[in-house]
Amino acid sequence: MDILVAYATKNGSTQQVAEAIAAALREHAGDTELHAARQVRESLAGRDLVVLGGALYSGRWHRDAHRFLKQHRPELTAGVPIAVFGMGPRSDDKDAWRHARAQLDRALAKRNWLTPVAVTVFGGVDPPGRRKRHRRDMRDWDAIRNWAQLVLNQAHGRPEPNSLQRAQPTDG
Ligand SMILES: Cc1cc2nc3c(=O)[nH]c(=O)nc-3n(C[C@H](O)[C@H](O)[C@H](O)COP(=O)(O)O)c2cc1C
Repeated sequence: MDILVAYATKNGSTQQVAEAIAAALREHAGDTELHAARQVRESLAGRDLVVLGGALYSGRWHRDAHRFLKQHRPELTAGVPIAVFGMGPRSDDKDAWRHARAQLDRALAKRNWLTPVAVTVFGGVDPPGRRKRHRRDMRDWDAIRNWAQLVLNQAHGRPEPNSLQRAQPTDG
């Protein structure tokens, strides 16, 4: 397969998640490129799958993720499958996760032409300023790798129970 994983990050944690997803996709499906979203200038036409991840800051999805969708709307509406993720709550608090999901859904609702094969939120990481031992890191690497597998299944047209065909207002 010809897969692109693109990420929009400020402090690097989203890039690391994108790297893990790209590695899992490479292992299971072959050719997978990884790039910062803002560096992807060429058309997505011919790609078998695109994964786009972006950090959430102050209720908004990273602007490079928005720009990516805007720039590549023609190929994405022409049928290149895309899966989307956001980052990320930094606690176990259910409300934080619900809010993050609502923030991502709001961002995607602006692109009502978009029909992702999967949408999710991963836990985030405190910015680097904090002293290392106090830095929270809510990334669940097994969940991240499992999602990569789910995305592949979705792209192959094998729906999973409870998976999302498009952004929902909340996922409860
Ligand atoms: C100032 C600030 C604001 C944030 N706002 C949100 C937010 O609104 N929603 C959310 O889910 N996470 C929020 N986060 C958490 C980030 O999404 C998290 O730190 C993420 O891992 C950052 O990704 P990056 O390292 O790729 O930039 C915020 C973090 C900071 C430092």
